[in-house]
Amino acid sequence: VTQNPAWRALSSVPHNQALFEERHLRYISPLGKGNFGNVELCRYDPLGDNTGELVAVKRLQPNKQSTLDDFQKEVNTLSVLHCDYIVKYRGVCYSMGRLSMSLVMEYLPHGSLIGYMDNNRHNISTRLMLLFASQICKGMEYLQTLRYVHRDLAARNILVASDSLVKIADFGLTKVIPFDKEYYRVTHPGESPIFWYAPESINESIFSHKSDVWSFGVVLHELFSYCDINCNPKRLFMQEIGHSVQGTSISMHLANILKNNWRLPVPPACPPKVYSLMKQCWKYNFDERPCFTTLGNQIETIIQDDRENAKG
Ligand SMILES: C=CCCn1cc(-c2nc(Nc3ccc(C4CCNCC4)cc3)nc3[nH]ccc23)cn1
Repeated sequence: VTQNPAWRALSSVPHNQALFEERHLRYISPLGKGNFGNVELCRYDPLGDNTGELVAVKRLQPNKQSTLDDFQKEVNTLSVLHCDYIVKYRGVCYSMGRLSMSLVMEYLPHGSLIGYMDNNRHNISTRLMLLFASQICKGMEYLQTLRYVHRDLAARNILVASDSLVKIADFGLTKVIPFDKEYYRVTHPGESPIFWYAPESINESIFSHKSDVWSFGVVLHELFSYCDINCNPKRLFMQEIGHSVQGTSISMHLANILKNNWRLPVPPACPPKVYSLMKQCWKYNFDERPCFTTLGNQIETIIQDDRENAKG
């Protein structure tokens, strides 16, 4: 019953919705930019004595009406997700009557994976990167059980909760796959993160769990490149395409090199087994790519082998 549109419409009002009063939400500092809005650190302090808890608040970008509907969808999406590897929804805060709203989430102290990898690259082991990869995989496996496709899986949208836990964030582009199809076709591609896109997404705006798997492969590449700005996917693809190419023809050139089987190069010091995982995620035909369950099992096997080798 949970797949039929009527049930979904009914459930569009999030349950256990906590309401945060604007006047108690004290701004502290900026945290980052997401799809449809900026995220800021606030303290929700109803007692006014600084004992309130720190929360991450995503303010809807003002002006464009279309994003209010999209934003409401992002709030509805996050409010039904309950998984250790997905950032926790806390509630919403209405301001200006109900004209504007903000999404209140748990605050993750270490920020995005990109900053974390860049700052800690000298004490991040292969084992830890594999642990992070398996957590992202589990989060994606959970999303798939609810027929959600993330559509923007990238290291910039992974947050670090602790030295041994990462969570998937920013569900601004997430869509539900209709119950009678295995993919979602987007009408307005908007500003797309094409360097994380599967060929069918670039060419036909088709998104599925298997296009999320492609993006997961790119996240693996980012992880094992320590999210180094000098070898991030966009830079590596543009080097191959040629920086002289501009505008809309970038996606055409990108589609061509992928069609000709060019792929992101193996990151320095990346274990061969991990690079072959990436290559599986980047199979041109989506039905040849592994599912997240298979990927998760393969990562666990590599972790196990790594542990045994370490024992010598
Ligand atoms: C998902 C990516 C796009 C949108 N987005 C989400 C967030 C975000 N951030 C944090 N914590 C955080 C903690 C420290 C820092 C610092 C800042 C100063 N420089 C070093 C790093 C940055 C962020 N917790 C969160 N919970 C829910 C969302 C969320 C940020 N951007």
